[in-house]
Amino acid sequence: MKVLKDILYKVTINAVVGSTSVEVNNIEFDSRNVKTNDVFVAIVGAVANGHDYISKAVSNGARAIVCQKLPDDLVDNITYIEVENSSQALAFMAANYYENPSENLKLVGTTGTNGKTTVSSLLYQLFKKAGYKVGLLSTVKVMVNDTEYKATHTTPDSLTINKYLQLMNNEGVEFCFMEVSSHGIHQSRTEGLFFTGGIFTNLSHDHLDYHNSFAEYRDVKKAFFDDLPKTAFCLVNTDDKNGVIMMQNTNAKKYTYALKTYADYKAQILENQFGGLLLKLNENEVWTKLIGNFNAYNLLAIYATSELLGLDKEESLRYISELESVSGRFEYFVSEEKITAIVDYAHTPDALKNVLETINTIRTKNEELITVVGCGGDRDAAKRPKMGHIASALSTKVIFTSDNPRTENPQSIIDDIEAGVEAQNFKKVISILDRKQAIKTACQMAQPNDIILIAGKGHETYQEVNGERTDFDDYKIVGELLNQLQK
Ligand SMILES: CC(=O)N[C@H]1[C@@H](OP(=O)(O)OP(=O)(O)OC[C@H]2O[C@@H](n3ccc(=O)[nH]c3=O)[C@H](O)[C@@H]2O)O[C@H](CO)[C@@H](O)[C@@H]1O[C@H](C)C(=O)N[C@@H](C)C(=O)N[C@H](CCC(=O)O)C(=O)O
Ligand SMILES: Nc1ncnc2c1ncn2[C@@H]1O[C@H](COP(=O)(O)OP(=O)(O)OP(=O)(O)O)[C@@H](O)[C@H]1O
Ligand SMILES: N[C@H](CCC[C@H](N)C(=O)O)C(=O)O
Ligand SMILES: [Mg+2]
Repeated sequence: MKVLKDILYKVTINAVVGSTSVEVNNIEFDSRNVKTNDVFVAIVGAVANGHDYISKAVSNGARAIVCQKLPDDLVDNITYIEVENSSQALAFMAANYYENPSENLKLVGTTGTNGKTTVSSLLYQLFKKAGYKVGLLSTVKVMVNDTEYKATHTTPDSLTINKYLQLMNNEGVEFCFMEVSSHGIHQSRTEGLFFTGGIFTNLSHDHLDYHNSFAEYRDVKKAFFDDLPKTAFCLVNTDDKNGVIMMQNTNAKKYTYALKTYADYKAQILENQFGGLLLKLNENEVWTKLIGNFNAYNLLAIYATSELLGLDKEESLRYISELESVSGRFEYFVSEEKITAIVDYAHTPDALKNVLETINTIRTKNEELITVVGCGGDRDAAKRPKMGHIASALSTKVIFTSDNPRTENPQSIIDDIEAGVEAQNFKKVISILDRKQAIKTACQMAQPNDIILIAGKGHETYQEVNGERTDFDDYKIVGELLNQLQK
């Protein structure tokens, strides 16, 4: 039990009805989970409005209600707190409730359109290798040092974040690396957290269904850096023109990284092959198992972060050369038939372009590049024709297929993708609605030395149709269809 006023610390309160000295049990933002003596926070959401469920929360036993507008009918013995912004209030309350766990470890957030999972997961790996206890909050999984939990979001809600951070405190975790999504920033999921550092990877087209414009999407990302404390570091990729914008109003100490422009941390690609990358990071050469230009950026960000967090330079370089690729990010094997199968989470135009360009720089002309790709339903539809154009222009053959259609008609998603294919590329393209069938067809088409890229789902182990998830794992399926020889 906690005293209500203690967990309201830092919350901007407009009005109070009832006592704030009452004891409350848990904080809940979904009326369906409210139990006796809980405090219910009513949030105006994208689909529903939590204010419509205040009476339901009270009948389920809520002792206190936090809301942006007091209800007309107030119930005796219930404390009502009217706040400026419920999502923000929830975030501060969550931090207070779990005793500000972000202050007891070094928390580093990574934001950007692509590379958040890669950077956060590689930092987790690197600091583990350096002998620290480490935490990770990512799209793929949550790690409390060695204990794994299932991830539901890229950036979980503020209660869940603080709950995991407290678990990390209990385990003696010293560093935590987390992904900070634009939805997360916009919904105040990361508010009230004490960050030691923030990293910006890049910005390109995504989520323009949720954010009204690219400028709004960019400014939401920027807000994360605006809110960093002056004790923190802010590390941005200045090869991306939005990098400078991210730093404009931050109080944090600014550091830059880049391959093409002048920066505090620089990298040069010396070799780029299927076997890995040979990089020059500042003045040091390092060989890594990771593949592709974009990973040069990710590795440079990791190198810079490890230095900013005080790791020994020589030690970091040694660990960087040992890092393993992240699940579903350019994961590949070569089959007995000498066909290379790559599974990658590229689900944005920019990511797809990067991964295809990387493959094209390391493949020879007489090998086919067969791409299997789709786009998610109930997500930004404007990226579909762009991905259709990129896939067909940069591959020798393309099979468009389904990727989590959710509540949309799978065929109309494919029609949207096909609309971006230019006339000269028509002959390269076929569409197969069933993703397994599409992968099977790619395997049948492939000759020795050809490359198959299966893009969009990466580590995901399901296909979501109409709210129902059935088992589906690109890597497993292609592994069963081809005779996997080596990884
Ligand atoms: C669009 C979106 O981001 N929605 C998130 C949001 O839900 P919402 O505001 O839409 O909720 P809502 O359904 O409108 O309900 C409003 C409020 O009424 C409450 N309610 C509702 C019904 C009821 O009976 N009683 C009740 O109290 C709800 O609990 C909620 O508090 O807040 C919820 C709690 O934090 C999230 O779980 C939910 O994520 C949904 C499931 C989702 O799919 N989000 C994706 C798009 C997302 O967040 N993705 C990003 C990654 C994007 C990237 O790749 O960069 C992520 O960080 O995961
Ligand atoms: N630094 C980068 N720049 C551009 N593309 C990248 C970069 N890093 C990874 N990618 C591409 O983007 C895909 C997604 O990478 P990753 O999962 O690390 O991004 P993310 O930002 O976590 O995505 P999400 O928004 O879904 O959480 C990868 O599979 C790869 O194709
Ligand atoms: N974090 C992204 C993941 C997209 C992955 C893709 N497989 C899809 O389902 O659209 C999103 O929720 O938009
Ligand atoms: Mg991610």
